Amino acid sequence: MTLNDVSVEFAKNSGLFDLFSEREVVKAVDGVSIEIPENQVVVLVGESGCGKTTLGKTTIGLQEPTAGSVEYRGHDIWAAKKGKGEMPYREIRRSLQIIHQDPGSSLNPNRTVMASLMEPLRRWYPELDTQDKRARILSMIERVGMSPAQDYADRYPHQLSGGEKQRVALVRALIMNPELILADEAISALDVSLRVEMMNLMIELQDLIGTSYLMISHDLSNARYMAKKTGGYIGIMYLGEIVEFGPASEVIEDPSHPYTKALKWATPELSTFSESGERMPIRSIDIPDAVNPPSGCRFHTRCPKAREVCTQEHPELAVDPADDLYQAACFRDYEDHPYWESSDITDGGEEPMSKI
Ligand SMILES: Nc1ncnc2c1ncn2[C@@H]1O[C@H](COP(=O)(O)OP(=O)(O)OP(=O)(O)O)[C@@H](O)[C@H]1O
Repeated sequence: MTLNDVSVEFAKNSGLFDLFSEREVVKAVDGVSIEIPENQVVVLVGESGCGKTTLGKTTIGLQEPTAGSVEYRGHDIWAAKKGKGEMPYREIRRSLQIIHQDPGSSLNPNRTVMASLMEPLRRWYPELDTQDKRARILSMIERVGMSPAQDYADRYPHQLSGGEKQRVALVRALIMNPELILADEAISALDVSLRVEMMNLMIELQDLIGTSYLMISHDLSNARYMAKKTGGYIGIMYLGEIVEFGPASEVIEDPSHPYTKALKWATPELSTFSESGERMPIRSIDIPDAVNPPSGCRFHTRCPKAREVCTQEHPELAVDPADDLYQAACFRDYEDHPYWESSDITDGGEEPMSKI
């Protein structure tokens, strides 16, 4: 999957005032270009409202970009959806699947697990006979550790635990033989002890099916687990942009962007900051309004390293895995940049931790 300079805007509903004023626009995603290689894992991380879900939905064709293009194997998926491409949209749709945060939402409460899983197979693989479909479903149920499979297949959703429902949601996505699965906070609702189990299962089945995952998480330690174990990538999002992208070893062990450092600091399992006398690597905990994002670098209002130039110029992300290049969208990643001559705007840098 390839995203070329993708932006998604939403008109913000401000009620009665809409009649009298111009509608405000939220740029939920702003100029994102990424590549999700085949059989690979990319995890998007960022604070609430930074655009992770919008970017995820845009990647799998559930949200139309307002600018830029999304390509599946070189085919523009929106051209295909509108019947203008060479590849039938049906094939693209089947190849791009989703697992929601709430597994219950993809299961009909009045149908057994088997009936719920039969439905998509009937729709997308009509050539398979009923016996083949049943066999395929039962073998996948077994594979996700729900045994005896027939017993689970005959159950209704209310007879399953949260973890089991999420496994069924994973089976539902995997039986389609997809190229990419969007896992949007798919493990957040599970008990901590079950999260690692679910991630391990996803990884194991990835090898079996040969699918890619675009995983969305607000938790940097889960992102690290998934990306490190699979040799995948982490993308850090801030106010609609990806500000850092690379393998877990680059992004988590040795972050470049001040925002990634702040996220790491805020993640207890990863934080290497000591309690005493340390200053927190962020100037403000308030997220700016997405309707009127700050000029220049969007993080400059919170960045402890911000200088005058950051308020005026917009830093670009530079990524080229083929060249092992992962430059964050931060002027500090460039040795030779006017940033280094620019004046400090932070009044001495970070806030003391005691002020949080
Ligand atoms: N359908 C919509 N209509 C209007 N605004 C929207 C719509 N969907 C998302 N937004 C806005 O776009 C921005 C990004 O939202 P999005 O849900 O993609 O963020 P997120 O990072 O996934 O957040 P969270 O982690 O809370 O789910 C937010 O400001 C949100 O209010």
